[in-house]
Amino acid sequence: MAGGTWGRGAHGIVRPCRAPSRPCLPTLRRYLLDRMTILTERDAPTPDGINPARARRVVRALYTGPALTAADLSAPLLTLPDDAKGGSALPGAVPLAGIPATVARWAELGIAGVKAFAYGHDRDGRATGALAPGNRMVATIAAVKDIAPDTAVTTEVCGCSWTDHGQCVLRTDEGGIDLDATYQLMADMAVQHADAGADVVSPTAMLDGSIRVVRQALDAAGHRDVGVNPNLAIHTTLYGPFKTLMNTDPRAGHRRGLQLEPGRADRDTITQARRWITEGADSLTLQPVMTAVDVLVRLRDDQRVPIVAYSTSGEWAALQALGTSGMVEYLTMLKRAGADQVLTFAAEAAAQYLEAGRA
Ligand SMILES: NCc1[nH]cc(CCC(=O)O)c1CC(=O)O
Ligand SMILES: [Zn+2]
Repeated sequence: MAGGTWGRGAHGIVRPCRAPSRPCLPTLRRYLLDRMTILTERDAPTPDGINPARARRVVRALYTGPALTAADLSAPLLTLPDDAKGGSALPGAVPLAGIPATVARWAELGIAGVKAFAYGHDRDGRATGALAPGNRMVATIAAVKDIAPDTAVTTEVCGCSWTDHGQCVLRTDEGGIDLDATYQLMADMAVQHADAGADVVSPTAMLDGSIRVVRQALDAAGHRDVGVNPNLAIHTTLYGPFKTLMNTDPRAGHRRGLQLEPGRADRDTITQARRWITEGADSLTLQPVMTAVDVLVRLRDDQRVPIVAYSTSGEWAALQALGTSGMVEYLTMLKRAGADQVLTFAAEAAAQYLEAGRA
């Protein structure tokens, strides 16, 4: 440091810049920063390798972060046709008759909520079955509330289980999106679900403007206290097992125009989330999460509303190799990354594991 710029001498003494008796401002600033660093961080390993913040069990417990609990978990509930063959490909996929036993087990374990999906019937171009009185979704909501009134019920509001073409939206004769009809379908489904006892409705069609319409319809029907939780659905193959089981894969084409592009999801998810908050969303769901933890963290940074992280069917299939303990580590990571609630097909297995650990 020719000419004496800044820095500490061999014995930790401030070397002056120019005038030997008076250190210049940068010298002093650097010196003070150095001292502060020394006071707040260890800059070398301890000679014995012991970190007192971790060495004793009681101190580890003192400083631990929030642990995953069953109350952090929700389970997808997929109601299948009555004649569905046993041994379903996904946990929580049961015919109507299987709901009481399934949901009672989950409630007993402390699982906080279910997200209800129904295998569509009477599928046609207008999604007639979606609004049929007492349809499979209405029956599902009633069955859950009957056996477990304190289990939060979120319902999917989307056309794809109910249209014969498998698209989430209704179409015009020319094959475009019939916007008004789709808004009306989503609004009517939401009110129907709320009337049946749903606590939250979760539109999945990703149609701009639809969240405002759904919120207004719920308010007008006297359901001010029913939540609207739009999906932020990133295009992925990790919906595969769900789509196969529920027969919701579009017969032609894909959903790309209505889902978030993976390569842009870090930015577009934030834009979409902000729009939906403006339209009246009070919470959000992000799906999938295994391949979008970066998006989850960014969304958490940007938003203060509750965020549900939906670990989708393809994730569940892929993550089987982790075993339950590894799965619990994964779900814990999602909580740490910012999820207020984790929706997972592994909810029951994880809750059992957590309960066994407490005993
Ligand atoms: N809109 C329907 C819907 N709702 C949830 C999923 C995927 C859920 C899962 O994989 O667990 C899908 C599939 C899709 O739209 O492509
Ligand atoms: Zn859909």
